[in-house]
Amino acid sequence: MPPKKRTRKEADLEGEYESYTNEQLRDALKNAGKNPGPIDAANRKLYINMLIKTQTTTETDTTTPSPVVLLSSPEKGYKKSKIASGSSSPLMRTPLVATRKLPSPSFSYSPTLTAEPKQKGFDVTKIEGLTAATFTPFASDGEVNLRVIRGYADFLLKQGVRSVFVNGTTGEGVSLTDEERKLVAEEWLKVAGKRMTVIIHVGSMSLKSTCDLAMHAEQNGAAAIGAMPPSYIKPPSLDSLVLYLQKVGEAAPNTPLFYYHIPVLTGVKFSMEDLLKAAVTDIPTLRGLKYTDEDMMEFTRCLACEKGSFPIMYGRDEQLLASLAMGGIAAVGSTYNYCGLLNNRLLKYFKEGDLKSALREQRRSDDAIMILRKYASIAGGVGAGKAILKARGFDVGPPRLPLLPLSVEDYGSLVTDLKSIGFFDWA
Ligand SMILES: CC(=O)N[C@H](C=O)[C@@H](O)[C@H](O)[C@H](O)CO
Ligand SMILES: CC(=O)C(=O)O
Repeated sequence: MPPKKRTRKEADLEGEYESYTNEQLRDALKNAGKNPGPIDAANRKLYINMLIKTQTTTETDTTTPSPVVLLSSPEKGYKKSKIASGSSSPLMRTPLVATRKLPSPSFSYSPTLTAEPKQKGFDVTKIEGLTAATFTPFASDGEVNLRVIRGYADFLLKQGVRSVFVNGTTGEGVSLTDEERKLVAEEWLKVAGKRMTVIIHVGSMSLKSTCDLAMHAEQNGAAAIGAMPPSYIKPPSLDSLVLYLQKVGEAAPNTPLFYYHIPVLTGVKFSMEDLLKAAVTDIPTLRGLKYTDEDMMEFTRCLACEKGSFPIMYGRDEQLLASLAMGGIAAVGSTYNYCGLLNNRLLKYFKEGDLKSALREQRRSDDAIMILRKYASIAGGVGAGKAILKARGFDVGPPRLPLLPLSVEDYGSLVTDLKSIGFFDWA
């Protein structure tokens, strides 16, 4: 569909709001019943759009008493609202909460900002380069081993990796208790706070836990939060996912939220472009995606969405180079824990236009990923990844059940396999 042209009224409003200071914009949004976070140059446009929509929607509501919001269908994904009264002209998408009295949880959050924001000044809207999806260290008794994290941060920094995604898939986030997740998050923020960008993953099976973790991440000054959707009782429609993320955002109104798209694991697959469009009006804190899928067309459309307002972090280390060719500048993954130098060279070669060298590094990375996959069939991807990290020089201990550590013999043959591809020379 071609981009919808602004109506005269919308254009006038846009002109007016553009002259507002960030403070005035915030006040206007509050008067319109919104709950905006801090407004800055990077998100001004999103908030101006939101304000325009509050104005234009109210007007439509009075002339059209019963706007119909169609639910998304699994095949088509998100659909724009249409005016019910016979007119076929599409209505600007109406904010979900204003029109749809869907049941929402009765508990409400009123976060109080207490701690000094450790990550003040880290702007994830401009995030670039590699983000390591960190492993959670466990001691041999199976308990989380926080003491290792400081050295782990140093190990990543030595590879030129300056950003971490904590408690995600690689971090066995869903295998931890909420209490453990908070401790791990706090430790990363403590040891990496001023040196690295810290994104805390807060997705879980329960909205309430997720909101609690989001609030905790905000109070402890995370640069951003990430959230995968619940994957057992899944959101049945994009609308429901939007409402879910809206609630998560309300629990951490001052912290950018990245939606974690990893359909191969969650089984939740809606159009990410539609999610971003819906976010403009309905999820003010949603500021980007962690995109772990192979659909390069969707990836690049998300990058281009809303004139490039949303950073999209690419999450398939197997084809980092392809993501760069399609416009990506940021990536998040498990192999950047131990192939940071290699992938940083890949990024550098690509920037310099040396595609041949960039491809050589990608193929090396993929040789390592083939070994990761081989041992994943024994220990799970995270168990195998922890073993490769150990071979590379940093031991974070075993994974937690149901994942298994490699046996001594298997670990030995892993090291032999890594030697055979030259891993220790180039990783
Ligand atoms: C399932 C999983 O853990 N995916 C990771 C990120 O989302 C990736 O970083 C992979 O580990 C990596 O691409 C290797 O397959
Ligand atoms: C790999 C990744 O991005 C995650 O573990 O969440």
